[in-house]
Amino acid sequence: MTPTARISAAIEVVASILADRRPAAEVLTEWGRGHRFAGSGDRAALSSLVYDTLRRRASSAWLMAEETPRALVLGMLKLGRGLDAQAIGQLCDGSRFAPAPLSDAEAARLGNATLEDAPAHVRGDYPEWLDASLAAVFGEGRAQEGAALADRAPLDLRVNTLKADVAKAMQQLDHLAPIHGVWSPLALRIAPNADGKAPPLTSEPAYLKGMVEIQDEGSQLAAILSAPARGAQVLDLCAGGGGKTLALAALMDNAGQLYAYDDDLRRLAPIHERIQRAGAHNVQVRSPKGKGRAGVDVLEDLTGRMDLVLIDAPCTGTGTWRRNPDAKWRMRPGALAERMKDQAEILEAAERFVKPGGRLAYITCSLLDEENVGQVRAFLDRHADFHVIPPVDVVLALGERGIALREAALERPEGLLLTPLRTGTDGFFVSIMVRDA
Ligand SMILES: C[S@@+](CC[C@H](N)C(=O)[O-])C[C@H]1O[C@@H](n2cnc3c(N)ncnc32)[C@H](O)[C@@H]1O
Repeated sequence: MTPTARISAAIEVVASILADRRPAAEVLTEWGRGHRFAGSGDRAALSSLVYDTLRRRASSAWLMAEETPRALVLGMLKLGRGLDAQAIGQLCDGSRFAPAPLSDAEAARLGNATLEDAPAHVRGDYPEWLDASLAAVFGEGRAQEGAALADRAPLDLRVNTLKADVAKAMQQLDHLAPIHGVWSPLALRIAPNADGKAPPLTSEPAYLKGMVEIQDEGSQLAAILSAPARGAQVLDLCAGGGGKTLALAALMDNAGQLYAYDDDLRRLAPIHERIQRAGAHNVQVRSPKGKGRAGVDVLEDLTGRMDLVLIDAPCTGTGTWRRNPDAKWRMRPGALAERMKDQAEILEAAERFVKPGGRLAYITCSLLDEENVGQVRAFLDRHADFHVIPPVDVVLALGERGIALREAALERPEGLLLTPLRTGTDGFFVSIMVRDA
């Protein structure tokens, strides 16, 4: 496919995503099936055009003064790809398979329009209904935070110290030119290619041997800041596919006991194979029986015994919009309300496991106070025997780098918020509470 044909295809795919409110991945797969002649390079280029358009949907619409699929793609070519009106005009030459030539109005917008007077939700490319919530957290900085969330994300790896050290993992992956993470001593970072695509890491021998895991540096930091001690009793209550579980097991150096639970059996399923690959021997998976919370209490014997309970709470995922650019436009206020209810319930369910003097780590990949400091405050109001460990002490788990992390992150009395703009990671909130001894 020519570059111009790819742009026509991107306009067609964006139209289908917006008209039918369908996930981008689904529409792109369907397009691939219907266009067998398109090679993998074409499909990668198309998917990056489409995702980049979704990243900058609001700002592109503002720039072009209309929200048609064509306007969104053209606006993105300027805002996301840095092409000028002339270069975009050359791509829209009206030839076979190319988009129609630019109208005078389009050429004028591409030449002269700016985002200077645009409201924050447009400059930050996020849904307008979230503006008040983001203003409460970031104030005037919300547009800049949103813009950083609209950028592409790198591929982050965590070196699994149960199988390798950083130097060895680096050496095994040197053909992918990994660089060290900024904060986590175990993080390696691989830049995406020009199409924003990461290399097929899961086929790499280093991955197959369990030497590295795919995990955003922010998620790695959340595990480190939870500071699971070697030999401790730890419950990972929302373990999902086991991203945090595996990081905790390695931090505990395979000593002590780590219990992994999730009330969704399907989400938990991949954890078994991942534990094997990682060589983690201190993990006991507790699968829900019956219907999750309402079924058999498979955690009963852990009551009052845990040194650390980690809640990686279900949340809106606003901190992961870089990886999920269409999710931000599909998110609805009802989803936020639902997640807040889940979070309060999980916090209530978790406290019974924390032994006197034990800790409760509350983590989300959300940026919103409603899901973060709001939940922590409400929990502390309900449970006078818990208090927050101040972030200044929490970051000690990271050694010297902790001081810089605290400066970079958004610090609240209840916890630390990492964001793409501040820490170059996905957005993560980490709060550590302790139960009176
Ligand atoms: C953010 S995800 C966890 C991701 C995982 N910890 C990781 O690092 O890969 C949140 C998880 O919470 C689970 N969950 C939701 N409600 C729950 C509940 N009441 N009890 C336990 N797990 C729950 C969901 O099934 C989901 O897997």
